[in-house]
Amino acid sequence: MTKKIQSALISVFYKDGLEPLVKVLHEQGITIYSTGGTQSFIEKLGIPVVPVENLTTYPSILGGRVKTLHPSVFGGILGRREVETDLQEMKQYNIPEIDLVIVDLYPFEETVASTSEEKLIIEKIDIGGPSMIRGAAKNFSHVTVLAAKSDYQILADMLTAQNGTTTLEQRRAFASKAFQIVAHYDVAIAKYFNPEGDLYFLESIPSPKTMRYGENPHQTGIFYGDLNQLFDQLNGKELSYNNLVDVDAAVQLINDFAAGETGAVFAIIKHTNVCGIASRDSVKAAWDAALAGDPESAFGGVLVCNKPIDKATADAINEIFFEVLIAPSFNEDALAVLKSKKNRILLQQKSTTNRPNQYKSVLNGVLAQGEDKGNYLEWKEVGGRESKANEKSDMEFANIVCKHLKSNAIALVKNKQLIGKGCGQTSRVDALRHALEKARQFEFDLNGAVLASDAFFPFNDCVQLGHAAGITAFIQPGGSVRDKDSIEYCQQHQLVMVMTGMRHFKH
Ligand SMILES: NC(=O)c1ncn([C@@H]2O[C@H](COP(=O)(O)O)[C@@H](O)[C@H]2O)c1NC=O
Repeated sequence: MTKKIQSALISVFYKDGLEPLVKVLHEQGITIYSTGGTQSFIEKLGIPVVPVENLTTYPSILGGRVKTLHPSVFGGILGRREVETDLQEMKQYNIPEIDLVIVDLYPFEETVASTSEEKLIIEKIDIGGPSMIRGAAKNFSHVTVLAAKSDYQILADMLTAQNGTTTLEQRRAFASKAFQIVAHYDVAIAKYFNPEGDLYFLESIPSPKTMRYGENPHQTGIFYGDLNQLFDQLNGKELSYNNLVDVDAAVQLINDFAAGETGAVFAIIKHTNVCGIASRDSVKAAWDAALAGDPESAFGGVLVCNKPIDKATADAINEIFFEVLIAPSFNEDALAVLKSKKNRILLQQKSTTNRPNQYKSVLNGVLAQGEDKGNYLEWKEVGGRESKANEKSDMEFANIVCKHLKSNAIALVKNKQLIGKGCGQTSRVDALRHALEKARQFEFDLNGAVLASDAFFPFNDCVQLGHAAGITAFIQPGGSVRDKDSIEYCQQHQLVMVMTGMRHFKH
């Protein structure tokens, strides 16, 4: 049903962007009602406006907490134009019909982000605004509701093109959006009061991005998030679902090196696992060493570095096919080289702030957990001797790498270079066998290498196998009832063993 708009109630916090729409309303001969600040703004444009107080017969009271909350306003919004008794009551109580409601809510989220003063935050919980939006959206059969500034121009164009009318379909679409806006607003308020969300799963992330497909082409995919807050994309196609999953893994890994590592760290990620990583004095040397760790797996990977990419590194990387490269910055001449392939995704990382919680959908619900923060709780040397300086730094390095591999995971490191890894295995010994096989495949000398395990050793089989291959130091969380089997083995064979007290499963 097409409906000619004859009256509008406008109450907006931010007035910018409103002028062109108000002018169109005026041109269409629409009566405009408005609240204090909005009323002054419209008056300054030289457009006639009726103060909402004329309807309520009350001034704005309680510091603005009550200004539109009145039957004359809500009756005009909610009255069913096709219900005879509603019309009679509206006439009896002198309630004019309101055909269009335009509201921009108090900026609650913005206020929470800018202050911790609870009094100020509470005052930015809009009550009248959401009520008017909900009322108008409920009565979409007759009333048009606008709750997003981004829709001002859309409505202005619509009214101009349609001679001041909206269709039922258009009003329903505006109502649908309005309910989502109010829902988002309420989630933000509820999360402020209960950040842990222990009563309900509360998340509302606007601006969904529909992806070409999900993990596979026959699956749908949507990303709810805003990549622009984290990266500047300097080159390449749109990130795919799988790219995003790997970029997340890459960023989490490199963030863990932010505190301890002074050198350049380069990592290559495949299917969320790191297949090559090294720390060196120069970015180019770190890249060479990361790639050498497993040149076969590197193909098509996601690359991440903690330092700016220079030309020498760009020339070297240019040789291989990769999907994404993430770095804090790129030198001009390096960019010129890397941009030679138009699909290559280059991301300049501008923020390391990810969501504090991690979510996973399981069965008919969602699992939520906090970040896996920190790398070890303690550094307890319990082996046959103390670690040497190079063993210690390699163990620290290996422990972080292992944390970012799918369980069961084993990482073998020598001279701050990953030389073998086993991950996603159903047995820890298999993970180690796989790691040793990889190291041998690329002809690494395992003598003096260190081994990190993401979980404790229930038997001494891993230390035995590692020892036989030449490994001299082991780092693991400890905590097995049979810890002593592995400890005794290390003590008997003058091997280093460090217990961290911190397990890092990744399922
Ligand atoms: N309490 C009320 O009756 C009420 N009615 C409208 N508002 C809000 O007041 C703001 C506009 O106020 P003004 O036009 O005075 O600048 C809008 O953000 C609107 O959502 C209200 N404010 C808060 O609840």
